[in-house]
Amino acid sequence: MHIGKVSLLKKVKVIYNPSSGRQVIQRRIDEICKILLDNGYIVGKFATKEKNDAMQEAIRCCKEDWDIIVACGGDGTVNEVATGIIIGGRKIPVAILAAGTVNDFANYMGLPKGSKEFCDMIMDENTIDVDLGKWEDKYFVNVAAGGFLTNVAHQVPTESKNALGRMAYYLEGLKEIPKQMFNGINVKISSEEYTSEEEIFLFLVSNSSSIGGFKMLAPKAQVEDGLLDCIIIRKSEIQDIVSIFINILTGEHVNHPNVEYFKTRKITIESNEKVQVDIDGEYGGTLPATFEVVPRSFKIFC
Ligand SMILES: Nc1ncnc2c1ncn2[C@@H]1O[C@H](COP(=O)(O)OP(=O)(O)OP(=O)(O)O)[C@@H](O)[C@H]1O
Repeated sequence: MHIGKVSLLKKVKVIYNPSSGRQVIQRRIDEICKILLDNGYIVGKFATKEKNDAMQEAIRCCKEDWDIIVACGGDGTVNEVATGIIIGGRKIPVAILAAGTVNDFANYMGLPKGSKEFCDMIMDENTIDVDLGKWEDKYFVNVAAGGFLTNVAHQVPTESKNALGRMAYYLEGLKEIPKQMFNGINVKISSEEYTSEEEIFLFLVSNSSSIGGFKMLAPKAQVEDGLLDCIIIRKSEIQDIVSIFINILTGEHVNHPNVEYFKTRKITIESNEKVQVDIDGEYGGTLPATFEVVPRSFKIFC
């Protein structure tokens, strides 16, 4: 890991999604702002109201003289802040406070959640430059996915997430299993490392190893290797699918003959069918898609 130092950082903009996770973040944000103010930082707060607010605010931060952004929400909020910083064109370091329902990226990075530990992380000024994934003008910090159950994340209503947290995803997933269990997708996959035309069940193009709350889904993924980890699960008999899904818990699923696992800089996936693509838990569009890595383009505190 290459850890850098940032010096004389003083103006902090806290961008938070008040609807993310189970809406317990307001008090934590107040605590964090107080600690930062007590330590000489200038603090501004911005609450998002709807899609793209976090992105627009991050773009504004790049144009103004903000030194640090605190991104508080789930993977979707972190995604918007990262996208805004890329568009804004100034690599402002970001401190990620996980407050969403799943928070795959923050969990993978092992980022602190307690107010004091979180502020210590900012004041220690250790940062790391991580990769982002890109699809046309869209970016992802964690994962782009299509196929079996990948639509669940963007289908669960905010009210259910607030009431049930992660359980909302499990319930939606259970509802969808019988509908999707036998749906294969015919795709054409093109990359330097793997090319095929086949019927698949699911594809994942990932930056970190943690996807949908499963910590080992892309077991060899590293966020600073300049590569995206691809997992293709072919259409399989039910007993194979069960075996693959059981082994996801340990990362052994990638050794199953119906699973293809490789790293790449760029991959194109096409289909004649209408296949939705999920980007960091939000709806991103439909295939065809070319995903590529933008190495070390996002600076975060760690
Ligand atoms: N005030 C708001 N009320 C409702 N929805 C909002 C608000 N602000 C932002 N959003 C929506 O929430 C999305 C991001 O959600 P986020 O990922 O932060 O939380 P989550 O879905 O609870 O967490 P996770 O992605 O970890 O499951 C944004 O893309 C936007 O569409």
